[in-house]
Amino acid sequence: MTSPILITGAGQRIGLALAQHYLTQGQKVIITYRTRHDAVEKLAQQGVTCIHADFSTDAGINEFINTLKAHTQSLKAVIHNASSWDCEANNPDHAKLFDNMMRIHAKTPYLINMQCADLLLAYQQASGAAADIVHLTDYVVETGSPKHLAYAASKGALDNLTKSFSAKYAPNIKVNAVAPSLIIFNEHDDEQYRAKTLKKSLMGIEPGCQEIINSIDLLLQSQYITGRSIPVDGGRHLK
Ligand SMILES: NC(=O)C1=CN([C@@H]2O[C@H](COP(=O)(O)OP(=O)(O)OC[C@H]3O[C@@H](n4cnc5c(N)ncnc54)[C@H](OP(=O)(O)O)[C@@H]3O)[C@@H](O)[C@H]2O)C=CC1
Ligand SMILES: Nc1nc2c(c(=O)[nH]1)N=C([C@H](O)[C@@H](O)CO)CN2
Repeated sequence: MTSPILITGAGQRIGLALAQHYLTQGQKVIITYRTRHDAVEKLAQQGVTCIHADFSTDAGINEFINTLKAHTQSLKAVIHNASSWDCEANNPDHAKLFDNMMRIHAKTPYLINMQCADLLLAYQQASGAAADIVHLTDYVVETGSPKHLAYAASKGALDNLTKSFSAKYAPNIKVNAVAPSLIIFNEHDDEQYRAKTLKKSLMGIEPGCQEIINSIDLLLQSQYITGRSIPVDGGRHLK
C-alpha cells in the first residue's frame, strides 16, 4: 500500500516546497489549495492529487474531509500547514478575526485529526510503522504577540492539541509540531521590516523552506518522538 502524505495549504511557499520535496522522493502526495496558483497546475501535472479546500467555514472543512476520503483509504502523514497570518491592525472586527484564526489554525487540524485517524491507522496496520501528524505552529506560542494576538492564541491552541492528540493516538500515530520564527519573507515585506526582523534572531538570516523540510523529515523518520515541538527559530529565544 503506497499511502500518500497530505499537506494542507500547499499552493505556495512552505507547503509547496514540502509537496515538491516529497514528490521528488517518489512519495504519493495529496495537497489542499484555496487559490489555484500556477504551481498547483504544475503539481497536478506531476501526479499530485490537488483538492480545493476553503477552511473559512465548518462546511468547507467537512466538505474537504469527505472529498479526502473519496480519494484515499490511508495516509502516511498529515502536515497541517494552511494558515493566515492576520493582525488586529488590519482586522477591526476582532470577534471575526478571532473566530477566523481559531478556525484555520485549531478547528481545521482538530476536525481533520478527529475524523481522519482511520486513514492514518490503515497506514500503520499495513506498514507496521507509526503514522504521523505534524502541526506547523509558530515561535510566538512561547511569547505571545502584541500585534497578532488572535493568531498567536490560535497557534497556542494548535500547540496544545499536539500534546492531546499525541496521548490520544499513541503508539500507532505520532503527533508533533514544528514552531518556526522567520523562515521566508513575504513579497510585500519592505527593507525596513526585513532588517528589523533579521535582527530578532541570533543567526540573523532568512533561512528558507529547507529548514522546515529538514525538521519534518526528522519527525517522519523517527519512530519514537511524539508530543513534542521542534523550534526552528535561529536562537530567537536567546536574543
Ligand atoms: N513563512 C514564515 O516565515 C513562517 C511560517 N510559519 C507557519 O508555517 C506555515 C507555512 O507558512 P507560509 O508558507 O508562509 O504560509 P502562507 O501564509 O503562504 O499560507 C499557506 C497557505 O495557507 C492557505 N490558506 C490560508 N487561509 C486558508 C483558508 N481559510 N482555507 C484554506 N487555505 C488557506 C493559503 O491559501 P491562498 O494561497 O489561497 O492564500 C496559503 O497558500 C504556516 O502555518 C505558518 O503560520 C510560522 C512562522 C514563520
Ligand atoms: N501563515 C503565515 N504565518 C506566518 C508568516 C507567514 O508569512 N504566513 N510569517 C511569519 C513571520 O515570518 C514571523 O515569523 C517573523 O516576523 C509568522 N507567521
